[in-house]
Amino acid sequence: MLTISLWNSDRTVIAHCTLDNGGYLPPTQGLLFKMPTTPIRLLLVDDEEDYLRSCVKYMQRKGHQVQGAASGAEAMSLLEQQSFEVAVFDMNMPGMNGLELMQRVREAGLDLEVVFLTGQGSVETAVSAMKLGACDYVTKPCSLGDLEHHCLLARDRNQLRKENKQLKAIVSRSRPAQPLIGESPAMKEVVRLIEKVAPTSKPVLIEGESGTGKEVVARAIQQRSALADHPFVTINCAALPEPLVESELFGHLKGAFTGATSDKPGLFEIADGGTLFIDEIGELPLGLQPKLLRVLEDGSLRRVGCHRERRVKVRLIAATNRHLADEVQAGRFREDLYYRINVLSLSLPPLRHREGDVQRLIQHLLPPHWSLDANAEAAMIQYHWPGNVRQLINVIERATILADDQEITLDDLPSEVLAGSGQQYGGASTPTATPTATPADEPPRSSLVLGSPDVTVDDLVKAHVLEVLAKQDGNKAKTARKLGIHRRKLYRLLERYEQNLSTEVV
Ligand SMILES: Nc1ncnc2c1ncn2[C@@H]1O[C@H](COP(=O)(O)OP(=O)(O)OP(=O)(O)O)[C@@H](O)[C@H]1O
Repeated sequence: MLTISLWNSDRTVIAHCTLDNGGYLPPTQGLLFKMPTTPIRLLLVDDEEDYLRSCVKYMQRKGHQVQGAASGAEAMSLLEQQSFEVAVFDMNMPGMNGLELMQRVREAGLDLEVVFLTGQGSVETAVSAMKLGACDYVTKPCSLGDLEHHCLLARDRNQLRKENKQLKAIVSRSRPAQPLIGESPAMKEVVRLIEKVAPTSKPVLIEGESGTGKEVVARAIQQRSALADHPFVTINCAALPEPLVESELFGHLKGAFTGATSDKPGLFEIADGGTLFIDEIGELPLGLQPKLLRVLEDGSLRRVGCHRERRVKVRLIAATNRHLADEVQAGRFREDLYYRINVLSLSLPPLRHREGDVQRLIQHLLPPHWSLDANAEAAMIQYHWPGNVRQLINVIERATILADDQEITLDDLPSEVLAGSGQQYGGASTPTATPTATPADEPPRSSLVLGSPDVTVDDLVKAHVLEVLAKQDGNKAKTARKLGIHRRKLYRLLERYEQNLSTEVV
């Protein structure tokens, strides 16, 4: 039998082809190359050197990434430095035998599957190994093909365990994906860029003020990428105390610091094979930036307190509401990291620059059968929304709690929106609105000059309500009817004015 393999420069097999008839290729027959299964990161441990050498050679020919160790001590030193998916331990070795080695692996909390090689009639020792956490055993002598089959099963199990861990972590941190609402020219440009950057696996940097939807855009990129079915994991650097950021991103070993009661994988490991979204990357401590650079450059990382290097493949999407170029200038952000994460960049416009999108978002956010009266809508359109979409969501939520009859009016909007909108209540052209009468218990009110920057819409509403109340001789039912609002709303307004009065007096 003759096997012909095509090798990659990193010594992995791209494809192989086997000729059963002693290597003779009839002139009419072509070579049929088969692609190997995904390579296993494999460690073989056996003190019988000839057997170990032939196993390593065979597995390499099959395209796996193999390391061999002739003793338990050599195996432990490899396990501390590199990450493997599967290890094969010979049971009988001088010095540290297979069971002792398994015990050490367990104590070190290594995340790999172990297959045992046992001699004939030593099933009991195999059972002890399984009790210690080994996943399978193979009785010697066995064919190398058979050993590879057991290793492939073990690798599948390792991947399932890893996926299970990832899913648990993702489910516990996930938020449902949000549609990206907006048809303004500025948002159409954003959508065009999302479509462009999504299919590559390059890092993306999203810049924009707080609340503009950077996370929504990051998810939209992931959903349109080849990694849509893989993990999407998020972390906000600003939301975590500085010492925790490292352990969240890179994981830690039990005992690495006070409070590290068990081994914990970092978010890079959880996102392995998928996308990691780092929000507020500008807040990443300077001391951690080289570690992030390293994982972006070659996929390698070490958990806090651990010497062993692990490998991950993660697409990074980062977001910032700071101007990162300025942070680089100020020496707060490493230039090399900035260029690494800024391969593709996307700038999200603030809501005030998205023509027509406030109305679209309002329509999207209003609960079914709710409406917004014209004055309230005008105020919301004119407002400059410093907190962007997040603030708009909060204002609508608050208004739906305060409003009556499923209609949001000016009364239900917070004073900053009324003040900042510059809305002129009632649209009167008279320059002043001077209340003609006040209820007996009200202190005299000053005249309000329409258009004056000192007068808020709230002030005008208050003056008008109190004036109508006075004209109706304090009769609240009549006043509510005249004002065209529900009586409960009038009570709430009056309560609010009273509160304002008492705080003003204090
Ligand atoms: N275009 C949009 N369409 C629908 N919802 C949006 C849109 N943009 C933002 N949102 C919503 O606004 C809220 C804030 O969005 P997000 O968290 O993505 O903002 P951000 O820019 O990442 O904010 P921060 O910088 O504070 O982290 C979320 O509830 C999000 O669903």
